[in-house]
Amino acid sequence: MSSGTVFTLLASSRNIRRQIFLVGYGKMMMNISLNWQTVLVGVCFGFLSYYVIKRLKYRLPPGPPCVPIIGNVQVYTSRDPHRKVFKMVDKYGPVINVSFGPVTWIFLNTIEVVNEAFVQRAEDFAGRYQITSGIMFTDGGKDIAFANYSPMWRIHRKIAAKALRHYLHGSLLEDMIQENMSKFMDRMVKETGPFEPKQYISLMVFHQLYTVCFGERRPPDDPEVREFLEIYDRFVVDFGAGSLEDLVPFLAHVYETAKFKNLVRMKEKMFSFITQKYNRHKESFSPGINRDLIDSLLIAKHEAENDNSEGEDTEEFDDVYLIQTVSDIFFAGIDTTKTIMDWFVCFMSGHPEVQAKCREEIGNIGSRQLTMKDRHRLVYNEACLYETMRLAPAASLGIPHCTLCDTQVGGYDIPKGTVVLSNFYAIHRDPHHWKNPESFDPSRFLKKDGTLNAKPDSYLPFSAGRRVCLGEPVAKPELLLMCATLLQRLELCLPEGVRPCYEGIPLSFGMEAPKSYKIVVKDRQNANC
Ligand code: HEM
Repeated sequence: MSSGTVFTLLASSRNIRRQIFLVGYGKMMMNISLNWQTVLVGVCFGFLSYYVIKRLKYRLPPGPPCVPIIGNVQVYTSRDPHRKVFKMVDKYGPVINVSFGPVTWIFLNTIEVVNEAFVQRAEDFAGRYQITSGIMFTDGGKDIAFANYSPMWRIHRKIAAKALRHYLHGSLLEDMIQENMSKFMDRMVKETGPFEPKQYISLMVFHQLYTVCFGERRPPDDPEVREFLEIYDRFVVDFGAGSLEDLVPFLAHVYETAKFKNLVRMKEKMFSFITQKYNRHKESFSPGINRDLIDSLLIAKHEAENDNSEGEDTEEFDDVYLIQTVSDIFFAGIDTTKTIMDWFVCFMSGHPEVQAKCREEIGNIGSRQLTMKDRHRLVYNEACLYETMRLAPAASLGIPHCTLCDTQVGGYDIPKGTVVLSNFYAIHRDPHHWKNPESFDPSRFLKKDGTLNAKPDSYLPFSAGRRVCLGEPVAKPELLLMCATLLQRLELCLPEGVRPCYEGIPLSFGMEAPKSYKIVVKDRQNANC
């Protein structure tokens, strides 16, 4: 209530006692409103002092001008911050400071500064920025991707890496790829006109990871898989958009927004599903038999417990950690793999001459099922995959890191607790390292002797250092086999008269898929089409 309202009330009142009451009440209200104003001014002053002291104490990287507290709204509310920041590199250099509200975010835009931070000063930059919805989703940081750097995280990551190695050993993955892809390619060849390949790719990848994790092979329309996929898709969109609780963390303890409550409900549904599968595996587990990734995890955990030569404390490592790993693999694997496949099909249908070269290479192997052992004979196919990941990194900004101590990069100070992102979109287009960076040219990944140049200078689709993608050793051969298996059977063409388009649409923070496009396919297995 404002003081004006109180005076109006006073003037119209005939009752003196009531007047006295109102004066008292008005004063009290004025005091309250004054207190709120004081608090507000105090908070603003606090932030400003913090802002000024930080500027004076540290030599922070440059960045676009911003309003204190509010920050660079045009960057953090945009759906393509990787592009926006890339455009700033000429003006501000490779290390750019962008304010997300009152929080400082540092973008690293060249391979040189990313290597300095993530590899040379690996431990300083190995933390993760903690947000409320992330903490909720990971049962308080019991996963790998969002957990902060800690001894428990190290054990967790080591066991998961071992499990992936167990999984890659043998022919589990290649058999499953062939079986799974055939189901969906059989459907694609039945399309009589131009169609969007997105839906098929999405189902293909989801079923693939479903089988990787749970060992179950399900028909394409299986209702259980569909239900899980629907919840997953809704969760990814809502989680990616962020919630108020992430901006104002204490809110989650006082009052939960409807959006956050819904996120919690979806998380519980997904986790009760994964937990059920996990428990069934545990009941039927036998260390000598490896049916899928859950078995691989159980084997790796047993080994870690039996052979604890480094004296690590594995006692607190309970089932929740392993269930969280399964969830990590699902979440980290699906959208990245799906997006890369989508771009691969988009580039291949727009470049028939490149596609023909891939098919020629596959043809030299024959029409039998492709296996991991064929990798060295699929060099041109792999170069196409690498070029796809260069132009369209599945996670252009990776997952935000957080500094664990005061440190430096590119000659600037980076205070403890700063959010740091590597901009792979910028690194993969750096004109100092890439000629005609915007053109699709797989030959840039081939050496003079025709072998694959797997580690070019400015190329990091899986990041580097302590938090490098855990799935890289699986994702690369898996994607190669998936893409080559697709081209072995299908010729991917644009509908007649349609020109290629390689424009992206932002999905979530730093992620882009190709704009909606249609293709027609020719079945090479039954070459009568
Ligand atoms: C084309 C496919 C993929 C790409 C391009 C990709 C890329 C990335 C990137 C850029 C990061 C962030 C690294 C950082 O914070 O510096 C990451 C993290 C991660 N990825 Fe992948 N990824 C892919 C597939 C996969 C798959 C299939 C799995 C699971 C088997 C996986 C599991 C993870 C995990 C667990 C992390 C978190 C690592 C940590 O924080 O220690 N990724 N990935």
